[in-house]
Amino acid sequence: MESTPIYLEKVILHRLVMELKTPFQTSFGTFTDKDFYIIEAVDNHGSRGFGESVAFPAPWYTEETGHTNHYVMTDFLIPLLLEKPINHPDDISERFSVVRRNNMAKAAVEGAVWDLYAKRKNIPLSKAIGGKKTKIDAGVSVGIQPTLDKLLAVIDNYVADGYKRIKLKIKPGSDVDIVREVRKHFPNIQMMADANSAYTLNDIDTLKQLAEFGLTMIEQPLGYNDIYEHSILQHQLQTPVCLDESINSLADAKAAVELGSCRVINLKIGRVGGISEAKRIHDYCRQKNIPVWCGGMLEAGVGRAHNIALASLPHFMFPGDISASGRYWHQDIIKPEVTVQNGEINLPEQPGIGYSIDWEALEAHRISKQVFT
Ligand SMILES: O=C(O)CCC(=O)C1=CC=C[C@@H](O)[C@@H]1C(=O)O
Ligand SMILES: [Mg+2]
Repeated sequence: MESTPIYLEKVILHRLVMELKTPFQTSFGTFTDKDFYIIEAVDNHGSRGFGESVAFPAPWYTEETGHTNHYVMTDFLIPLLLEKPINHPDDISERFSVVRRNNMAKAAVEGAVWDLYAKRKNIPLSKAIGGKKTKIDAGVSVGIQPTLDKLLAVIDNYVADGYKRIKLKIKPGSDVDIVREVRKHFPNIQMMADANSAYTLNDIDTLKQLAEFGLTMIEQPLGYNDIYEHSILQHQLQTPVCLDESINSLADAKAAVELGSCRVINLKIGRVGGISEAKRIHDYCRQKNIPVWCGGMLEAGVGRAHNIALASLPHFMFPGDISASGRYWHQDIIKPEVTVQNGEINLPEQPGIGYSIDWEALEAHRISKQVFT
C-alpha cells in the first residue's frame, strides 16, 4: 500500500496500574494487577496512535518486565523511532533490529505507529494489515482455581456468556484428574490445556493420557525456550502441541514447523516483537498449513484492540484468548468496551484500532506521564 511518510513529533508514555477483577493464577505465579504503559505516538498533523506494553511485573512468562520495557523504550526504541520519518510501519521492525530481543517493548512502540498509520489512511487497523473477517471467535483462558467446584462454576459462567473455547491451566499434579472432571461436566465444549512449560519429557505418559479427553491442543508443555524436545514429544503424542513461549520470531516458527515440534502456533503480538512479525509468521504458517490463533496477555483495551485486528487475518483458525473487557476490568480504558455476543467479537469499523481512548478512565489509572520529542 503506498503511503506518505510519517513524521513523528512526539511520543508520550503513560504508565498505568489497573487492578484485575480477580487474581489470575498460572503454574508460574499469580497476577493481581497490571502495571504497564500506553504508548501514544503523535505526528506532525496531530494524528495519534496508541500501543500497549504487555510485559508482566515479574519475568515469569518471558524475561521482559514493565521495568525492562520502560528502559528499552526510553533509552533505545523511542530515540530510534524519532530519528527519521517512517515510510511504513512494516519498516519499524528492521529499524529496531539493532536492539536484540526485547520483543514486548518493540511491539508496544510499533503498535502505536500501526494505529496512527491506519488512522491516517482512514481505515480500520484490521484492513490495514490485510484482515478480512467482520467478526472473530472469542475463547477464554481460565486461571488455576482453588478447588474443582470453583473451577467448574467459573467455566459454567463463561459457557453461559457464550465463549466458544475454554483454556485450562495445567501443571504436574493438577492435570489428568482436572481435565477429566471438566470434560465430564462439559462434554461438548471446545477445550484445550496450557502448561506454561511445567513438564519435561519424563512426563510423557501423563501427557499421553490427556488424549482421551479430546483436547484441541496442549499449549507449551515443555521448556519455554525449547523447540527440539517438543518435536520428540509431538511425534509421540496424538494431541496437537501448540507452541507459545518457544516462538519469538519467524525463525523460531520455521524451526518448529520444520522439526514437527507443534501442529498449532499461538501468536502473541508482544512475544514476537510486533504486528509485522506476527503477520510474517501468519503468512508462513498459512503456506505450511499450520493453524494459528491469537493469545492474550491480560491486555487492557488498547492491546485487546490490536489483538482483535490481528485475529481478523484469514489463517487464525481457532478462537483466541480474546475475551470481553469485562472479563478482567471493572472499567476498561477504551470506549466502547470490547463485548462478546454469542461467542463472537465484531470487528470495529472506525479507523485505526477502532475504539476511542476513554481519557477519564486512563487518567484515573495513570501514575506517571513522560513526553519525548
Ligand atoms: O489474556 C488472556 O486472557 C490470556 C491469558 C493467558 O492465558 C496467559 C497470559 C500470560 C501468561 C500465561 O499465563 C497465559 C499464556 O501462556 O497464554
Ligand atoms: Mg500460553
